[in-house]
Amino acid sequence: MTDRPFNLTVLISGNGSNLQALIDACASGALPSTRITHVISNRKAAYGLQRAAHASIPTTYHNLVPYKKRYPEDTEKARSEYDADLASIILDTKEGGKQRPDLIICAGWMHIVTPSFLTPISRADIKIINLHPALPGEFAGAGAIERAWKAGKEDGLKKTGVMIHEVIAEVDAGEAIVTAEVEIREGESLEELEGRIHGVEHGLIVEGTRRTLEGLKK
Ligand SMILES: Nc1nc2c(c(=O)[nH]1)N[C@@H](CN(C=O)c1ccc(C(=O)N[C@@H](CCC(=O)O)C(=O)O)cc1)CN2
Ligand SMILES: NCC(=O)N[C@@H]1O[C@H](COP(=O)([O-])[O-])[C@@H](O)[C@H]1O
Repeated sequence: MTDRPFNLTVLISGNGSNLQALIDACASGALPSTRITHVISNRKAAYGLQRAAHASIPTTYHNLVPYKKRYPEDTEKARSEYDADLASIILDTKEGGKQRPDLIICAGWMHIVTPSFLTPISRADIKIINLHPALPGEFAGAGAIERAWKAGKEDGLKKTGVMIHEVIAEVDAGEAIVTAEVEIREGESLEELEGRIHGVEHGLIVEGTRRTLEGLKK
């Protein structure tokens, strides 16, 4: 086993506060001998791209629109081609300085990946993990926090949570690596719940990454 640092590729779609938590963790040593070598967004306006640039991390904006234009009648084909190219972007080390990742982290990556992405990445023996603001088996998919908040208001749900899980074809169904429960407080606003959940996320994404990398060492 070489002593080189672990390389992370982080996929984002928005603000990038979880990406920032990872950037800070690499800098502070909370993630020892680990560096983020590539940040990829599916949205051009994602502030996370600016966070990466500020940290001198190479970035890529991978846009789905040209694929939808190429296959206007075939959404499945468009997504499949997009996903295959996403895998190539991640695995391509020809461009100067690009490193193959040891781990891919979906940190607010709002795109469901298909086997066109999962298969080449699996063949390269690279694990993919995802941050999801819900507990295993609950509120899979987008809008999880709002759905939990509504369940609290309408059905008396007392808790929700956050998990870091392995990414498989079935959305948010991969094995949980680490979870944390978050109380739903009576009468609180959605924004208040979101704020508490985001705070938990920032710690859990670092812990989930640490545990996953620890497993790679053995
Ligand atoms: N195959 C998988 N892909 C992804 C997983 C996964 O477990 N398996 N996790 C997600 C992250 N995610 C929740 O954690 C999630 C993100 C996005 C969506 C979704 O419905 N996306 C829509 C587009 C929504 C939008 O653009 O706003 C879509 O892809 O059509 C569901 C779950 C990452 N991907
Ligand atoms: N299904 C995945 C999902 O909903 N992820 C959500 O995206 C946000 C990204 O925030 P960030 O861009 O500030 O890290 C996170 O808060 C997380 O709850």
